[in-house]
Amino acid sequence: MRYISTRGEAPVLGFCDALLAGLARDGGLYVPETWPTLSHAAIARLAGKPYWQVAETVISPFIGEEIGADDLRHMLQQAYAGFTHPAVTPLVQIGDSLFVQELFHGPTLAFKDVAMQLLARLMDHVLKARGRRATIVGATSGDTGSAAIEAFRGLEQVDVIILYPHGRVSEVQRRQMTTVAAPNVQAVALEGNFDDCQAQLKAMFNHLAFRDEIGLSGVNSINWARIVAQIVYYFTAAVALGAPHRPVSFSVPTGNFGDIFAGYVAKRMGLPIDRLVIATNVNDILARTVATGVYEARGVVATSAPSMDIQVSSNFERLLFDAHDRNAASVRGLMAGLAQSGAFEIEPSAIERIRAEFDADRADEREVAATIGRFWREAGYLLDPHTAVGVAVAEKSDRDRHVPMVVLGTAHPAKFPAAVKAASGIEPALPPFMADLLERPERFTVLPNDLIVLEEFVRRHSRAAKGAAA
Ligand SMILES: Cc1ncc(COP(=O)(O)O)c(C=O)c1O
Ligand SMILES: N[C@@H](CCOP(=O)(O)O)C(=O)O
Repeated sequence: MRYISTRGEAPVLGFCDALLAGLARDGGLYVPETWPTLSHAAIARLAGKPYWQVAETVISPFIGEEIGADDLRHMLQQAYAGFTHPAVTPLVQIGDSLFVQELFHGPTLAFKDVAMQLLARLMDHVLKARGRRATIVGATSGDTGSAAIEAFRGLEQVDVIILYPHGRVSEVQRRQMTTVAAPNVQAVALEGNFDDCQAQLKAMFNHLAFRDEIGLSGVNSINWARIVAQIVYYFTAAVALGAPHRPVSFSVPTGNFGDIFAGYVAKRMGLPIDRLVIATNVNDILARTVATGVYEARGVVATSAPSMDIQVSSNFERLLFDAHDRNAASVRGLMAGLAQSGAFEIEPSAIERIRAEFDADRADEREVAATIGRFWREAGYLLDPHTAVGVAVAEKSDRDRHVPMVVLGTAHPAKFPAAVKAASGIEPALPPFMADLLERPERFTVLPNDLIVLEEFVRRHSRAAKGAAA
């Protein structure tokens, strides 16, 4: 499998190089040259298989011959062995043909663990084989950072620097990042919002001399391998609910558009997905875009679902690429418009294609709180605010009740105890393995939203920059 950039001006890479590259050198995002497909029979055979085996079937075509089958199988088994539910991403019915797929049974209680536990193993494997080190810089609104720190802590081949928005993540999220003592991990509280963190990360990738000096790699969903790992749970959910013999819809709490883009890929691969519902909080750039065809960034508002407080939604570029017949020049034009004026207009045929696949709506703070309260009272099920956005939007949608609707349960309610308690009266407890999280000592560095300062900090904490042999 070969990977091409959405902007068409970066080298074409194989899987392992795309894995280490993160952002393409032309500022675009890597996508496979073609979408692999699974036959009806192959999808039917996934029923009843353990998660790692489904992952093996779904992920292998994206890797091709670049990683040996035994090595990949071993990494998949290891990656999912630590999840606290035997199904890894179980389904729970919470209403009339309405399900939550719980993606939060990994070590940091959010869906990011599902991909990050595999990504860390893949990167370590490839870096060791090449005898080199990498410096990972990540931008987080709370969950990617904690999952990355947990997955990469202590690894010899990598240093990890995570930028999170100072004062804009929950206490549990912050402490998951700041209480890890491993010397290869640094948590940076950036004076700005998540979009600032992501913009600085992309600026580092686009500063090619710096990028090469420190061996920069990424763990955000700009990294194609993150998306690949997230495709798997669409298959496990849909097959459990009757696919390929029956269609299934998904409502996805959305910010950076990585998770729902994985659903789009699952559909391209042959999974019978009926509707893909983009569910946003009041930071609703994607809901507005689908409604109007105009992508226009506005100021970010802090909400009870802070991980989705995002306005510049990275992976939307991957969808735009497909919606424009994979014409990289069109994508370059749109992205130049975004850089210049903070907005662009999608041409009518492209927005129609997007509307043919996706529905989109938003849930405001009142709706999110009411949804948490109602499902606790009526179904005895406690939603976190992000999952509640997905449920609220699914409930508002004009859905066909004969088609099961799966809401991706992206975080455990205990990551956001204050919002959940305010909405339901219940304070969710952290699981025993992190019961002392609030007592552990913290270590983090506050830095201004300034590329020069940030690059200097990263350089100082990068063993790859110091030229140390791996
Ligand atoms: C808990 C939670 N829900 C939903 C999202 C949105 O996912 P995506 O950015 O892939 O759209 C995030 C952040 O990515 C998150 O951390
Ligand atoms: N919500 C995310 C934001 C980054 O998203 P990613 O999927 O691109 O890593 C977070 O919690 O950090």
